[in-house]
Amino acid sequence: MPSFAIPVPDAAARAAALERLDGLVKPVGSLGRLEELAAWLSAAHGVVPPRPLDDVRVVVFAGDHGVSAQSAYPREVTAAMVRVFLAGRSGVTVLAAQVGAQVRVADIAVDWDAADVPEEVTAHKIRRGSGAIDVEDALAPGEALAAFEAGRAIAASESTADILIPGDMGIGNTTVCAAVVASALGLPANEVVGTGTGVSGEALERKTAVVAAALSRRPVTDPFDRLTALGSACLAATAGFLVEAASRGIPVVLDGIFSATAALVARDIAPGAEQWWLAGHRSTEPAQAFALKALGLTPILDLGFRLGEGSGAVQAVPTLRAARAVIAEMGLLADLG
Ligand SMILES: O=C(O)c1ccc[n+]([C@@H]2O[C@H](COP(=O)([O-])O)[C@@H](O)[C@H]2O)c1
Ligand SMILES: Cc1cc2nc[nH]c2cc1C
Repeated sequence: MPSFAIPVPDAAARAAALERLDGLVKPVGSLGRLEELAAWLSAAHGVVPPRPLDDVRVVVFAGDHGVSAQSAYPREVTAAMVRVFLAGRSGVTVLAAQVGAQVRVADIAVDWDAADVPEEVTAHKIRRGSGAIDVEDALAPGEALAAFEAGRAIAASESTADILIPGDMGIGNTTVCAAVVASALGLPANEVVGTGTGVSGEALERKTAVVAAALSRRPVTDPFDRLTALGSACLAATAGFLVEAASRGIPVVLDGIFSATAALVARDIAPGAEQWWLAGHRSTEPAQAFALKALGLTPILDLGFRLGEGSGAVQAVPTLRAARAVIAEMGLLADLG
């Protein structure tokens, strides 16, 4: 397994930020979580106040999953949505435009003939779809590492960003995430499986049975083997993206179930990387809650989002900018006289 040197956020800058926050013209602690975020950003940037968060970039990792039948929507939506991202008409592109964030889509494993999309979209393609995890491995030997390296290369190419956001598009990916989180945390299928795009009743029971079958199919030995057995090329690429961002000290805002699951695996590959990640929002998926708890991350927003694509993380960006503005611009109690 590759090893990574993960830098440590600046404890002295954090302490200086906390001291400054206590001295601002407000009762101590009265801006609640915003104060904690201001201190987090100060530690990440190693300076008080932290730098402006002007350059925010979303990378949507798109791919198909062998368990797509467990979704409320057909598999073909994944490919169709790639065109919607490129046309700027997706949920995340519309929300990103509101906060001045850029959106890039990377076809890691979409099951289509992508002949007419720009080369930059497919430059990091690993395969078409991933295996059906209840009956076979998601990935062939070597593919988890190749996808992980693709995600690292993508983060490296976006490394001038002030904030990176991993987005996801993949019909069936909540089934894969449930299996990976259950495997990593030793949980039973029925505790981690959620409604995804909107399955209920017998369909939800079938989805739970698929996750249970995947978990009992074979043991896993390490995080890359977990990605191979139960994950997908997109999940491995997102994990690589998160590790590379952390190794460069670039703050990341995680989104919903997919990026939280990738983060759980990425933390196992590169312990300490989680210090560079914030949880943008709480999704409705139980596996996201389990993963964030295990990572020690508390969501910034709770708006009932379950779209994925990076949408919830993008929606948290104004809150982070507000945290920075408070510590940069508020007056000091000491100046009141
Ligand atoms: O991020 C979330 O919490 C989330 C919850 C439910 C669904 N999604 C999105 O919907 C797709 C996966 O849902 P499903 O039902 O097809 O497994 C995938 O494209 C995700 O981006 C995302
Ligand atoms: C239309 C649609 C858009 C999505 N975006 C992320 N997951 C999605 C699933 C569907 C079905």
